[in-house]
Amino acid sequence: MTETLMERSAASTAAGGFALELRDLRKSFGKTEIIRGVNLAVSPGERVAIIGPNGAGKSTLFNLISGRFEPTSGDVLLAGQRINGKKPFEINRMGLSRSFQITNIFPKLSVFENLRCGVLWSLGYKYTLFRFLADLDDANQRAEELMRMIRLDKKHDVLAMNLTYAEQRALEIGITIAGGAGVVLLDEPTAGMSKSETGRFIELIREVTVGKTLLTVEHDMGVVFGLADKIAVVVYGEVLAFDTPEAVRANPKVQEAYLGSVLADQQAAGH
Ligand SMILES: Nc1ncnc2c1ncn2[C@@H]1O[C@H](COP(=O)(O)OP(=O)(O)OP(=O)(O)O)[C@@H](O)[C@H]1O
Repeated sequence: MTETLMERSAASTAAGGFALELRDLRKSFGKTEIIRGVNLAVSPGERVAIIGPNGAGKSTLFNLISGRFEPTSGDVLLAGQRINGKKPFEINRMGLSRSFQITNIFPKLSVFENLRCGVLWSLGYKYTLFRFLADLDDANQRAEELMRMIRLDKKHDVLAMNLTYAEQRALEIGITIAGGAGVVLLDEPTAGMSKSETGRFIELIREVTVGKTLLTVEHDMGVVFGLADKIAVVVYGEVLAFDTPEAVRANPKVQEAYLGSVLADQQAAGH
C-alpha cells in the first residue's frame, strides 16, 4: 500500500511539468457560458488561492477540475495527463483530492475510524477479507500519522459529531489528504471560523500540504495573503490575473474589478 501512495505522489509532481494545467477551459450551462476560456498552469508544490466576486465561476472551476462537471471544451491536465471526462473517484485515485464546504465526515465514527476510512477508500478498496487483513495494519498506521498531522491525536476515539467545528474541518482535511494525493483542492477551508481559529488553521494547512500542490477557493483575504504563493483572480469566468500576492495586490485591473472593494469591506469589518 505504501508503495501505491508514494507512486501517486511521484506521479503528481512529475519532474519538469505542471502539477495541474487548465487549457482554454470552457463551461456553459444552457446558452450561458460561465467559464470563458481559462488558462492556468500550477507548478508542483505551489499554493494557489482562487479569488473573485460571487458568481465569478470559482466553484464551477473546482467542479471542472475535480470531475464533477465535464468541460464544454478545453482540457484539464493532472501531471501532464488529460483528466477531463474521468469520474471524480478516478481523478482522486490519480492523485487529486478535494474537500467540500459541506463536511463529508461520518458523524458517528470516531476520528480514527474516519481517517482509516479515508485511507482505505482512496485505495479503491475492494472488500475482500484477504486484502482487507493485509492492508489493515498499513491503513491503521497511516490513520495514526494523519491524526497527529491534523493535531487530533488526543481525540482518537471521539466521535466526529462531538468535535468542535474547527476540529471537524481539520478532520475533513485529514480525510482529504488520506490517500496521499499530490494535488489538494480546498473549498473555503476556514469558512465559519473565528479569527484566532483561522490563524491556527492556516498554519495547519501549511504543515499538512508541505510538498503538495494546493488550490483553494477563498473569500477571506487574510487567509489568501497568509497562505498563497500565487493568486488567481477570476472575474466573470475569466482569469484576470495570476501572480504573486504582492503583484496581484498592486495590479490596477484587479483593484478596479475586485480587490479594492473587498479589501475596504474586510478592513471595515476588522478582518
Ligand atoms: N449547475 C449549474 N447550472 C446552471 N448554472 C450554474 C450551475 N452551477 C453554477 N451555475 C452558475 O454559474 C455561475 C458561477 O457560479 P459559481 O458557483 O461557480 O461561482 P462562484 O465564483 O463560486 O461564486 P461564490 O463565490 O458565490 O461561491 C453562477 O451564475 C451560477 O448561477
